[in-house]
Amino acid sequence: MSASIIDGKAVAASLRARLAERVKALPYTPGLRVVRVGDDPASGVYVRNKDRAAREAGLDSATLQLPEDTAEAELLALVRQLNDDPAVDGILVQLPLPRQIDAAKVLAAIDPAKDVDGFHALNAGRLATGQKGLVPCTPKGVMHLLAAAGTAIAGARAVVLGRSNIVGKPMAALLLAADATVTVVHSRTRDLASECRRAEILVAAVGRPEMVKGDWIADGATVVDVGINRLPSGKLVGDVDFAAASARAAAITPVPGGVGPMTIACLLENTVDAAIARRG
Ligand SMILES: Nc1nc(=O)c2c([nH]1)NC[C@@H]1CN(c3ccc(C(=O)N[C@@H](CCC(=O)O)C(=O)O)cc3)C=[N+]21
Repeated sequence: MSASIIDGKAVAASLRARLAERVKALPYTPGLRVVRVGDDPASGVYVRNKDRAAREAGLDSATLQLPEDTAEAELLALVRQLNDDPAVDGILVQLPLPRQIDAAKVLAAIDPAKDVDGFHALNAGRLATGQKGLVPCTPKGVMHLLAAAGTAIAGARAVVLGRSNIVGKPMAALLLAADATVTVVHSRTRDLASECRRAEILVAAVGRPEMVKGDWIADGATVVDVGINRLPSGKLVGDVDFAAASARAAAITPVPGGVGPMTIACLLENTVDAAIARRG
């Protein structure tokens, strides 16, 4: 079998176009503020792509850049100021943060109604308990991609590789809410390969270049690769050996051009949803 490629760039573009229409119909302009402390390279491309996409969708978007040596108290004060600003609907603090700052404390300080990353414990708890709330952008984007690929989720065996708070855990919660049979596997799992081979839907989110080999993939599986890893050569690769996996999977996302663009489109979607929830 040769897999069909799930075009995240195209799915993201159509989601952004739908969002632009929703924004046009609003009597106000939803506001997004991204706070970046220092210049972690993982955040660079993301911040640039996101600002452009947000403006194209008609949002008022800006990145607030703080120096690497910013004190925790200063960042907390900025978050409170954004919480209190009625023109701001969405707040995103870029991770990772420098080590003098306790990220958990910063995430807890963000108004849950403006938490467009969905990382606040209140939104995580809502997702875990099936209540409405803001959902983390990357797993939300993966659900859009599965829908676009026509992958049946209810009753399917889904395996999530990775257990981070930002991807693995919310991914598992969303798949479970969509009635998949969900297994979460991780670095301490015995025989990762055979666990993955059971998956009809495999979501890889470990951040290790090409860790998932071709023979970890079941014939006919849908493979979603969340990893965005830059090799020393400068080449971007996912967590999955794409060429080998493509020979077995029915459908697979590429890197780049897969999940990454969806993360950005879902950030915009969360911002519009947050604005409408706050302002009507
Ligand atoms: N609070 C917070 N929320 C985040 O969502 C967050 C973060 N911090 N810190 C950094 C990571 C990284 N991230 C990316 C999102 C999209 C692409 C993306 O669009 N990638 C494109 C292009 C990549 C390229 O050309 O370099 C692609 O995969 O096709 C990349 C990286 C979000 N992050």
